[in-house]
Amino acid sequence: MSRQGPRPVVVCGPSGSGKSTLLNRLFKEYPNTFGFSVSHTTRKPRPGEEDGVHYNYVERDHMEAAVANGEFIESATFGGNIYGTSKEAVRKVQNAGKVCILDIEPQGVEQVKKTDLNPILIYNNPPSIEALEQRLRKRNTETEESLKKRLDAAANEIAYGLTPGNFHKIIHNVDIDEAYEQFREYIVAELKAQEAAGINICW
Ligand SMILES: Nc1ncnc2c1ncn2[C@@H]1O[C@H](COP(=O)(O)OP(=O)(O)OP(=O)(O)O)[C@@H](O)[C@H]1O
Repeated sequence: MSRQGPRPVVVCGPSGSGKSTLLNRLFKEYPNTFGFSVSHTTRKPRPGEEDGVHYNYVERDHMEAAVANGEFIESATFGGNIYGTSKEAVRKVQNAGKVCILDIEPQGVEQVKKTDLNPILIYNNPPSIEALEQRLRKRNTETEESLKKRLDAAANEIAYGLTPGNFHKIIHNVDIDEAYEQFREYIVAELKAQEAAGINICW
């Protein structure tokens, strides 16, 4: 039991719901506790990028075979290159004694549920689609096209997130300070329970 690493934490929610904001606060408050897995990609490394650090760089044939073999939690194609999160990459973070954070979409959540990673599943719920639009416009990171794509996807993501049984915890992210308090409290209580069961947590 004591050799087993901490359970990964899945954070899911539509674009603009505030996932990164919550996670950044959490990492700032607990700089030693959490980690991200290293993704795989078929794109070539850019100057300064290191294999196994920024990404695991792999050949397309290899990646396609691994995805077909069920080794990935999620994978997607952007600009002609495949990107994905492997189960092995998550285990590596776990073996290093860190809580692996997975910021993934509903499809990935369904995939991760089928693995033996036994994650803690948190859904970050926005007040409304209108609020998402306001936040994303204010963030100033999207084109009209990418904004529309994100908002179009949001209704399904919200329906999935609010379906009873899909998540262990729903955070109603209206006021960011209150949302963060709920988020932090829930995760810390979960980690304390694991610690009581003999799993080492790096506080
Ligand atoms: N509760 C909140 N109230 C108002 N604004 C918020 C709240 N939470 C986050 N924001 C703001 O909304 C914008 C979107 O938040 P954030 O980038 O954290 O979302 P995200 O879910 O990580 O989105 P993406 O999936 O696109 O990365 C940011 O500019 C952030 O400052």
